[in-house]
Amino acid sequence: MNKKPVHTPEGVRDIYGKEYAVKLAIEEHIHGQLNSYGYEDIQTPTFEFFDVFSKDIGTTPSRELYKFFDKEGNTLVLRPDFTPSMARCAAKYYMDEDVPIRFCYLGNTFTNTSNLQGKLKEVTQMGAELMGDDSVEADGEIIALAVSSLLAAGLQEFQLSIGEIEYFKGICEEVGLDEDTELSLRDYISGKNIFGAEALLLEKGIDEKHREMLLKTTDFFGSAEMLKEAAAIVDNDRSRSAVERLFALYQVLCEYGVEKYISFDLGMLSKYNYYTGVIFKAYAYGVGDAILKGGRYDNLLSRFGKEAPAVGFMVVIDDLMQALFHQNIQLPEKESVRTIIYAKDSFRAALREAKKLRQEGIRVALVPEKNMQERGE
Ligand SMILES: N[C@@H](Cc1c[nH]c[nH+]1)C(=O)O
Repeated sequence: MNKKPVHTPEGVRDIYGKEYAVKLAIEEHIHGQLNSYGYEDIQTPTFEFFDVFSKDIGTTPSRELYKFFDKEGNTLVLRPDFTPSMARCAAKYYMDEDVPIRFCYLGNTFTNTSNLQGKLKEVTQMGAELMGDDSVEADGEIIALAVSSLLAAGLQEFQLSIGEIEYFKGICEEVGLDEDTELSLRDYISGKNIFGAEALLLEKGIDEKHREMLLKTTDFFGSAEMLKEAAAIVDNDRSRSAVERLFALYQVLCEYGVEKYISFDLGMLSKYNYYTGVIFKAYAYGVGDAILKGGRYDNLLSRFGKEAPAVGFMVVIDDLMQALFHQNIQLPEKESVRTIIYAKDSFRAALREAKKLRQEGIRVALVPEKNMQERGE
């Protein structure tokens, strides 16, 4: 006999009962923060045309996209990442807007990773994007909001690490690396694979001074003090102004009073190619991957026809839940559901009682007596 189809495919899961209640509570807390900073809710479709997530957009690689066709023969993609959709949406509906716009969103993203990686293929993300503001204060607002979102969810121990993609790019330019080598080097460095990075540079015939300069980027992590050292080893304006920007950002973050959660990491790079400036990731004890990611992407909107700088972040709610769980943090749960048991002839009275309690905000479920007897209660 065939087994009944109760299982889900690898990498997706059911969320129910108490766990789902906690998930909803976390979303509510973070959403409260995003709203309090003036971010407006926006909803985009779960699938879009392939072009929104194609290679030159710089998001998830094509092999990790869930692709399918509609009846007209268009290639569609389940969104792997909200940022390109937000950029598309801003370009479409806010084309003539010059004042900054603030969006926030909640939804699931899908990446077709290999089963061996043991990662979830569908996760829930909540995020915020600030578009039309290229200032360091905008970077600061987004990062401060990221910190306060994690705090609002109840997380206490976490670190938000900040990098600047231009620092690395400046050095690559100074050294004269071609684009392909730069991309491979980025992979090695972001994976902290120093041996791999060194082998690549040797193979490309990069001299010792420049090899050291490139590999040294991985040593630059820690407090704001370390930034001075990072500025001292480079000889190009691009990298130097990246460090200056980080200094200025640190001042803004001190104004927000969130500096205790902040550290810097100039070896931090992203697998997404659309970032153009500051990038950041938050890590918490109990979860290997970053629970929150973000950064500045000043050229992405122009791909959709609107010239506008932008910066944003998103939290992976599923990973945040895991961190809260490992840190033994209890979230306030909603009051449990009250049951009113009724016999056939007392249904009217039971319903009246339930209505009254529900109006008072009490959660009530009506249960027929017959079912209780079946359960032996
Ligand atoms: N979409 C990015 C995070 C982000 C939001 N805004 C800017 N960056 C990610 O999935 O990593």
